[in-house]
Amino acid sequence: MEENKRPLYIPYAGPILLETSLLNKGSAFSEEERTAFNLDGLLPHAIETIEEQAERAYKQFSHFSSDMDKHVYLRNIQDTNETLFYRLVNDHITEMMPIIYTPTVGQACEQFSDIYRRARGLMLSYPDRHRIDDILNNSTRHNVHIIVITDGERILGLGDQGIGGMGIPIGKLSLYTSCGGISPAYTLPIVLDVGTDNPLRLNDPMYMGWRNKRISGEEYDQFVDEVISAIQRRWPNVLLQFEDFAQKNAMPLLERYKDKLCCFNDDIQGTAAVTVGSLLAACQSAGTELKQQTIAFLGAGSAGCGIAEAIIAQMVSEGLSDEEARDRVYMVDRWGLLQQGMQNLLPFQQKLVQNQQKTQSWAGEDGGVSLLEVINNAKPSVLIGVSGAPGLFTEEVIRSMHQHCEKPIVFPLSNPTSRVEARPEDILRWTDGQALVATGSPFDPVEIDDVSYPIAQCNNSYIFPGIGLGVLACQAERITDNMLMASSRALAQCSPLAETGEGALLPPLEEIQEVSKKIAFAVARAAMSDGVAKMVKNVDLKQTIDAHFWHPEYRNYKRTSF
Ligand SMILES: O=C([O-])CC(=O)C(=O)O
Ligand SMILES: [Mg+2]
Repeated sequence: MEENKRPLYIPYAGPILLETSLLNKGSAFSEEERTAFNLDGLLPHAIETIEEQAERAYKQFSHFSSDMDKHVYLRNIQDTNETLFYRLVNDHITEMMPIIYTPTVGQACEQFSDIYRRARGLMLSYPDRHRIDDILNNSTRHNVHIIVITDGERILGLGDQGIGGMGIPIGKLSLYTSCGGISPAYTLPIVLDVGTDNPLRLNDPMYMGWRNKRISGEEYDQFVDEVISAIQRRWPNVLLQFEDFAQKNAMPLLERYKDKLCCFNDDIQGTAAVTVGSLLAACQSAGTELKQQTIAFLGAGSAGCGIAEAIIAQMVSEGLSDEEARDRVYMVDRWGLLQQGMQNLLPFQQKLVQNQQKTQSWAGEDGGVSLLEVINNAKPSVLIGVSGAPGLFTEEVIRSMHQHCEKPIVFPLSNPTSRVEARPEDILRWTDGQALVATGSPFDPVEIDDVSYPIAQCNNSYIFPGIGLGVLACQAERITDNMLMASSRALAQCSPLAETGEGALLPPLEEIQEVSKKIAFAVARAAMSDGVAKMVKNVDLKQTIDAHFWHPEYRNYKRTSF
């Protein structure tokens, strides 16, 4: 806060200052500033406060009826006046998060070229591969601490969106700022434009990306390598978040870079951390432990397997052996239950197969074991959906689960809303209100017989802003498994249901900044005990986190001498 009160010395004036989104204050420039920065006559007479500006902006926002129009409107404010944008979003976080983030951001990626207005972030296209250093040098942000990078190949559950994938890094970084207090000046979204295999994009005359099939194999690996080396040269201490890469690349990229730089994959590790945190809260509220649960997954991709491994690690920390923990986790994908001897499993899937001796009598006529057969035989107490395929938690699946388990925990996590495995109201109806439901996209509370059931949004947005804040506060050089586990436990401690026995499984979004600070604290402590933090031990960590937390308030400007 103190930081915010000091004047800022800036070298721009006139229209350029009004066009610089990080510095623009619009009608809030004071009389002295208008004179000092040659703004007289460029702005309406009235000098407004940020509250007055936010009131007008909210009225304009409210006049739009479609979520896409609202998204375009907010993005425009973000591109012209970032301070006002974050003030507005922070004041209306529950209403606006679904507009700047999931689910609307999915549509914004699909329609990226139709709604395009202004440049934001960096677009690194394959034909420019020999000029990556120059391009990074063109960034309008110089002091970058957090980058979210995607190649647009697996955008939420919507598949390949090519350059349109840029909507995701922009949206994620908006949450780093509004939920995690990271100054927008420190953030940079990057899209790797390596072509697209989506015919809808390739054949769209409006498409703004490199109109080419995706590159792959060695060409792709080499390109990513060149980009990451250039990022390391330009910003050696940056936190790099991999986002929405296709399965074939997500895990290999993480494996390749996790010990070389400060990075994580949000879809694998962020989703895992929020899911484990939510499960810990659910167990705590029921007076049990995670190690007592039996868990079935629909979706055995890198996200599902990432969550499964984090659950296993937690069960082991609660006292199970690795083998006992793995025995309790059932991974089902489109070919059925992952079992020993199955062909074509990826390395991370092989570690999660079930023993065939146990499961051979469960098999259906085709020899495979379906989700329903897993439900009826393994009798799971937890069901997690990360399949990207809507509707697969059928009435029969949920009712069968409920037959074996009085209070099932059901998390249909696929995003956006159109991809959800089952709608919360259906799950609650099929289980007579007994299920504990959390989803990846936001859902309104479900009303059944005058009882209101809040639906927690088990989305990585509860985790990554706090991780970023913690990493910056303690100057972490790596992201370790202990840091991720610490984030899950810190989140569970913020659960109203776990702490009080009633209310929602996860805290309301209005409290997300406080939640992020608690997560940041736990993450930084874990980084320090793992020896990956540069911060010296006797510095007050809470104070450092508070000092790093950026608030959307205008600062006083003074002119530098040129
Ligand atoms: O962005 C979200 O809402 C969650 C996420 O990372 C994904 O689905 O890829
Ligand atoms: Mg993602």
